[in-house]
Amino acid sequence: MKTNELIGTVVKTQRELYYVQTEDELITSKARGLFRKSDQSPLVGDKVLVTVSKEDKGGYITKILPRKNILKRPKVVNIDLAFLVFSIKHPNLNLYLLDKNLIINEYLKVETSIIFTKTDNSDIKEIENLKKMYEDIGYRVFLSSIFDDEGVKIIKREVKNRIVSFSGPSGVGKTSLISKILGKDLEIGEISNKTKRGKNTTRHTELFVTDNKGFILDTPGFSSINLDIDYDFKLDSLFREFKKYSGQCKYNDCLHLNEPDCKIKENIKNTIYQTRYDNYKMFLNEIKNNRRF
Ligand SMILES: Nc1nc2c(ncn2[C@@H]2O[C@H](COP(=O)(O)OP(=O)(O)OP(=O)(O)O)[C@@H](O)[C@H]2O)c(=O)[nH]1
Ligand SMILES: [Zn+2]
Repeated sequence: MKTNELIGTVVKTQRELYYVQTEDELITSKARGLFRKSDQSPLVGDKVLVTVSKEDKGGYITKILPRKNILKRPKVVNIDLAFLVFSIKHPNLNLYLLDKNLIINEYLKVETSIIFTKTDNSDIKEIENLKKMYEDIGYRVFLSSIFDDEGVKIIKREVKNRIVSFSGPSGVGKTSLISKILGKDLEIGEISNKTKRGKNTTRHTELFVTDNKGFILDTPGFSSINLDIDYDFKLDSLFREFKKYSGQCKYNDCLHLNEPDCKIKENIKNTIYQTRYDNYKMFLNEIKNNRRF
């Protein structure tokens, strides 16, 4: 039997089957016995070596290449860029959720950018202020609207040759934007991974392949998210704009709450935005309350 070894990306898993996208084709593959233990089995996003039988076109995954990162919900690996997608109106912008997701991705060391959607129905001044705010903090910010092909094109460039996730609250326009990037309407069947919370349907995680060799992960909209960060972890290190004051407060272990001579508090409204500081305090409280004894 003639075989051929190729490298590819797992775009979908279904029971014992793995769909591997190689340079030229999608190969339906099985995994060798050595991956049988579930923590070692291939996951969506995995870069794998696949041996293809010339006869039946089926593949066998023989090796999983080292992973760059592992995300829990949905369980995917090797995310090169995470887009946090938020609208300003319909639904209204929730900076608490945006900041929380930014902080979690800093913790997981996942490169993250922001997309503000539905720019057609929002005040331009408000959009510009928000864009400036997050750019000042150190994030790249993209704007999009289903009526703005140029915005979609710029976002599509970011997807090229990378695995990119789109996540954000329900209804902000993730699927609409992804459809634009893919140049096709995503049918309900194709977005079965977007199972609404609380429903009992199986959730499929799937990467969509773009024509510029990128992979897109559409994720179910969220309304809340748990801050799974150790109590001992220095939360302030996850706030990019706080970092430049690192070690400058009077006390080394300053939590930037009521301590005297705190550089963070001194710089609120100067280089530290009030909403970011307020969210910092909320997150600090949440981490304390999550503490396991
Ligand atoms: N005005 C305006 N409406 C939009 C835009 N993008 C999406 N919408 C509308 O917003 C609604 C939600 O869009 P979806 O693309 O389904 O949003 P989603 O983020 O995928 O939502 P979930 O699947 O619940 O996570 C739909 O009615 C869209 O037509 C936009 O750029 N401008
Ligand atoms: Zn301080």
